[in-house]
Amino acid sequence: MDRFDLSFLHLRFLDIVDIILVAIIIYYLYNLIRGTIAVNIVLGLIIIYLVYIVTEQLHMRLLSNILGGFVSVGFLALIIVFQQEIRRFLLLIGKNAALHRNKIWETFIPGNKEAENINIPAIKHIIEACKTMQHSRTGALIVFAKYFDDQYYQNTGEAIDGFISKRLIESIFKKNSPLHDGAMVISEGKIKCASCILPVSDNIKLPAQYGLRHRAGIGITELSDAVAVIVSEETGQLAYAKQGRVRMDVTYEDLEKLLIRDI
Ligand SMILES: Nc1ncnc2c1ncn2[C@@H]1O[C@H](COP(=O)(O)OP(=O)(O)OP(=O)(O)O)[C@@H](O)[C@H]1O
Repeated sequence: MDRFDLSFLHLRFLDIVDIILVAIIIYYLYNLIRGTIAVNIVLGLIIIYLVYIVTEQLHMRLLSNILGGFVSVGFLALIIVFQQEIRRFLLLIGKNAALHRNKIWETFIPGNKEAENINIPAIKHIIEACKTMQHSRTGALIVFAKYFDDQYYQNTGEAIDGFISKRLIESIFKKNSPLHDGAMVISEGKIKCASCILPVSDNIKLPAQYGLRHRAGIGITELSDAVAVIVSEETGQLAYAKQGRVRMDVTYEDLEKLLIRDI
């Protein structure tokens, strides 16, 4: 039984909490980088670190000094290399901590139901516009952002700040409209801007047939808590992207439910 004596570990209750918290953080970080090129970077860093430890133990001074140089700036290098992932991680924490995301609290906030209802006529306009664009095979990329972030949107597009209407959406994406290229961003109940260039997803697991429109729609949902609706010019299919994942062939009924839930 001596073999199972773990008393030398001196584990306190707080140590167990500590380990669980670190495991949760690692799990969330892994979920954020899963399927992206960042996984290869992490593997590269782990390999460098392991080789460094081995060369240290074997007193291979030249190699261990070179690798030691990398390891000593490791933390700073990690922040620079993973700035997008760190940003996503912080957004995830902030998003989950935000009071308005907590469904239990929402039921106690007066006026919250009315806020939901304000969105419904806008959602109807969006769905009607998607129907027309789907039938006419007009490509479209509509992003719904909870927090309007200039860094991603306004800097690259045209500010509009207009009320959501079926005809406005259709005319923006009409093939010969000057604003049809790029994404339209809806936030705070308004069409904030159009023709925005979004960050394109570098997820290596995405099917090869996904072109730039789909990759841009997925990309913005990887980096922020926005959701995106994509109308394919090629197939007329509707797609819905959220948190870096995409759902293809979405029906109008599903789209309505998803938008009511997410925006
Ligand atoms: N970074 C970007 N941000 C926003 N929109 C983009 C971006 N890159 C490309 N687009 C839009 O995607 C269009 C090109 O779509 P592409 O054919 O490559 O995509 P797709 O995913 O195959 O979609 P489709 O099924 O509509 O062809 C461009 O005309 C432009 O409007």
